[in-house]
Amino acid sequence: MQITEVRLRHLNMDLVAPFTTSFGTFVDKEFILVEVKNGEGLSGWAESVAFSAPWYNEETIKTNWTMLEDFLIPLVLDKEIEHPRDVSDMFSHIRKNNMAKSAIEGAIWDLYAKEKNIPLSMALGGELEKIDVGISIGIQKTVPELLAKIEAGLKDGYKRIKMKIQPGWDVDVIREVRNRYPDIPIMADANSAYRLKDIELLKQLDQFDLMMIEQPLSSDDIVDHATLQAEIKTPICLDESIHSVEDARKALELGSCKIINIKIGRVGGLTEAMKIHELCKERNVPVWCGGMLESGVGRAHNIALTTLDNFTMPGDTAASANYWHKDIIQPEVTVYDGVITVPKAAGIGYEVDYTAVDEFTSYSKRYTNK
Ligand SMILES: O=C(O)CCC(=O)c1ccccc1C(=O)O
Ligand SMILES: [Mg+2]
Repeated sequence: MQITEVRLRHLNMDLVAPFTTSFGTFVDKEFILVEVKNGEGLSGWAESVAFSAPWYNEETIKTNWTMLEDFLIPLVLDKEIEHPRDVSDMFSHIRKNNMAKSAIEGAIWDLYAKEKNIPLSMALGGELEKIDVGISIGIQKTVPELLAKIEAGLKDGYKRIKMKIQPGWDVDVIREVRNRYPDIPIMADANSAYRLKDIELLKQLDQFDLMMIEQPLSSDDIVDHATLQAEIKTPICLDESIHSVEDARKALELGSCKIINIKIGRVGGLTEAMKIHELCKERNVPVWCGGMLESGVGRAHNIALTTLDNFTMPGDTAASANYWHKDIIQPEVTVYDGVITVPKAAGIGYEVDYTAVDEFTSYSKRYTNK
C-alpha cells in the first residue's frame, strides 16, 4: 500500500459534562485527527489521544503535530508499505512520542482494512462480535453527585463502574458507594496520585472488594507498585507505566500488577497493543482497553482492538453520547445493556462525518510530496 497524502486537522469538541481526574479537569477535548489517503480515493482515519497539556504523559497536541510533520509523515509518505504491522518498525529509531506514532499508524491500519474491504477488527485478528464496556466517572464535587452518576451508568447497563480517586476523595467516598451498592463491579483509578508512603491508606481499599485499583503510584514506576502489590489483595492494574510490550513484561516479572489497561496511543499503536495483548494472554493476565475521552474515530479503534480474545474485562469505551453532543462518526457509538455490537463495515466500520469534522476543525494542513 502507498500513502499519497496525509491531512492533519486540529479539532476541539465540547464535552457534555466536565471530567475531573487527579491531574486536572477537562471541559472540552482538543485533538489531532489524522487522515491518510491512497491513490484510489480511500481514506484511513485515526486520532491522536495527546491532550493539550502534558498532564497524563509528556506529549501534547503541539508536540504531536511537530513529530508528525517533521518526522513521522515523511517516513510513510509515498513509501511502499507492505503491511501496517511494519509501520512501528519504520518508526523504531524515533524515541517515545507514542501517541504521535499511534495516530498515523492507526490511520494506516484503517486504510489497509478498507483496501482489503474487511473490518479493522478482522484485520487485527479479533473475533468477538460484541464487547462489554464499563463507564469511567470523574471526581465529583459531592458524594450524592457521584451516586447519581453511578445510578445513571448502571441504568444504562454499563458492566462496571470506574471511579476516579485522589487524596481526600478515596476511602470514605468508596465506602459510601459500597454501602449504597454492595454487589456492583467497582474499580478505582488514581492516575498516579499516591506514593508508597500512602500504603496504609491504600491497604484500606482492600475491604471494598474492588475489581482493581488502577495506577495508584507514579506514572513512571513499576518498582514501588511491586512492593505495594505484595502488600494488598486488590489487584493493581497499570495504565500510565506501560508504554511497550517490554514494559509489560518487566512489570509482570516484577509483580507490579495483575491486570493491564491497554491504550493504543500510550503504547505507540495497534501493533504494539496487540503484542501486549499476546504477552498477557500467554501469562494468563487479563487486559482491558482504556479510554482517553476519544471522539468516535478513536472509539472505533478501541472497539476493533477489544475484539481480541484476552480483552476479558470491560473497557472504558462508553457510548458517544456519554461524551459528545454530536460525534464525528455515523452512526455514533451506541451501548445497549453495556454491550457494543462490533461494526462489520470495512475499516473502522463507521463513516467519518465530514460536515461534523469541519464544524469542529480550527485548522488543518495537507502533506504530499507533489
Ligand atoms: O472514558 C474514557 O475515555 C476514559 C476516562 C479516563 O479514565 C481517563 C480520561 C482521561 C485521561 C486518563 C484517563 C484514564 O484512564 O486514566
Ligand atoms: Mg487510567
